[in-house]
Amino acid sequence: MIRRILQVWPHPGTINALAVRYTLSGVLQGVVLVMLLPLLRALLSQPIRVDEALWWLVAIAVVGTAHLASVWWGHAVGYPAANRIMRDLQHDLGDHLGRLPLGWHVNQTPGRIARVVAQNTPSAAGIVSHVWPERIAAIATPATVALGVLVVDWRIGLAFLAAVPAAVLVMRWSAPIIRDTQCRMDQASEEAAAHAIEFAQAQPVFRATGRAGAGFAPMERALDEQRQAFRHALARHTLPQYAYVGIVQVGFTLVVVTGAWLATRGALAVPETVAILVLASRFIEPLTAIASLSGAIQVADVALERVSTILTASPLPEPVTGRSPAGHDIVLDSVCFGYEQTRVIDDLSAVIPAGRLTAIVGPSGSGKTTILRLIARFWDADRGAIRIGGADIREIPTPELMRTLAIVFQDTYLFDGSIEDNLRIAAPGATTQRLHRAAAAARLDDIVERHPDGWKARTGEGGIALSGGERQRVAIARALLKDTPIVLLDEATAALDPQNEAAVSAGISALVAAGRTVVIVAHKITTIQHADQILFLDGGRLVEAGDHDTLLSADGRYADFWRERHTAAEWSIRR
Ligand SMILES: Nc1ncnc2c1ncn2[C@@H]1O[C@H](COP(=O)(O)OP(=O)(O)OP(=O)(O)O)[C@@H](O)[C@H]1O
Repeated sequence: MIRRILQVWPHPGTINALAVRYTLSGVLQGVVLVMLLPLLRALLSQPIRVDEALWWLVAIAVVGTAHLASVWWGHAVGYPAANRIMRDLQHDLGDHLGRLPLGWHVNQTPGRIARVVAQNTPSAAGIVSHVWPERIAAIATPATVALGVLVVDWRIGLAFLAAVPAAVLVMRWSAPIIRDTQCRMDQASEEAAAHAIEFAQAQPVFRATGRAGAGFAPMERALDEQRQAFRHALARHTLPQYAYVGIVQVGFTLVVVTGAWLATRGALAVPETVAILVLASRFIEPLTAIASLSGAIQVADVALERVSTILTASPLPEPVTGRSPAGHDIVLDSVCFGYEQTRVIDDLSAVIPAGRLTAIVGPSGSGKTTILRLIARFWDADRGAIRIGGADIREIPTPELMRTLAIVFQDTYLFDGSIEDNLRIAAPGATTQRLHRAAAAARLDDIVERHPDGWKARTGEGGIALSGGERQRVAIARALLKDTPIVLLDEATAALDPQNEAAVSAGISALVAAGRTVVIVAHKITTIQHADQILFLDGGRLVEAGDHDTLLSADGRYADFWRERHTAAEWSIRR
């Protein structure tokens, strides 16, 4: 466990300091307990040996004070260390999440990262601030007591130690059980949280389909699994818990019986016997604490493992000596890619000329969005290469690649801030004039003018306060403001009202007019028709390429697709 902490938080000096301070604290507490022996012997002797008792009382007070001081000394390292660990891990996670490929983020369930950052990092900090050091102290105290008693009477000392091997065995047996059940409970909680979020987000769909009260099977299954995981954990923990408590009780009984047996045989004086029995009852406390602290360590270790899984996830390899693109054309050269085993892009080659609008079209699931993601290096292609201005994107340092590209996806994310904040994120230092120009080109100024708060109008978390088309207009304005030579755009599929559709089209035209290389996964016939080049994909393969007129006259797959779209666009509702 400590190895894992050091892996994610490499400060062995602090960890060693904690170990030393808490061992000292545990030993001092043990010494106080052992000193009860001579004190009780002096108090229970006939006549009472007052001077000796006083002497031991003073000694106990001195060592007790030293113990208190050592506890404070331990906290003085542990508490600030916990704060530092939490801060460092959260910063490291933030930095690392920013370096991980975007493709890694695509496959995360909602809530997982939030859980790791907000819940698992405090658990990891808690291990260092108290759980692990307190276990060290809880081991050091009974070890010191057992050693002290061994000096007084080796037979009772052995009785004290008799239960230790069995207790260690039970702890070793229970550790993987606690880990496994904790992992299952964590997994189940994560699933339940993800489905609860999905359930909340899908409310409009449920209501629209008249299923508001009908429940949501995936969430019910996830909640059921969570309850089962909880019951399973309780059931599996019960036996080791009873076994441990039983062993501690047997150990205590053994000490009592040995003391009584020695006393009846005259081998141990009554004051010593009483003192040892008092000691035995205090000896049990830390032994019981060790079990619960060890369980807490296993639970926290699972949290630490989750933090470590993110921190050790590999970013995509960065080039040793980077190359800069010598232009802004994009070449896809025999690209193959699959998300898992299934191949989604199959030996695809195409040239996307600089400063032009290229539309990628094709049936649903044909790999259009995947192509955009591969150009933005969400993942690396399994085979083949993608080149921008002659440079393989794997040779372009990521910050430079990100300066070259702007990405506008269908599910545009807006922060819970003002429209202005959401634009400025693309170019924090942009002048107001530039900001307004970008907004005007994307027809965002309409929205700003309409809203009583203007630029300060809040977008809501995820852009909830804006319509889908309005969100895309913000995203296009962002891309214009970012001023990158290449723009990748996944056109909104949801029906846009004519005003929004016209505005989005105007934004795309503004991008092309500004000389950007625009690659768009296009769904609207107006966008497709005006593209300089159309790439028609099916099953991850490039089936046809050319401009609209050429492809129409070829009367192939694209022509069929176009006719279908055209017919669909002309559909009207008749009474
Ligand atoms: N993150 C992912 N993990 C696993 N499979 C994925 C992932 N994203 C997409 N896929 C699969 O890859 C295939 C291509 O998906 P992609 O989104 O590129 O298609 P598309 O042509 O853009 O579809 P659409 O027009 O419906 O948006 C689909 O079969 C899809 O199910």
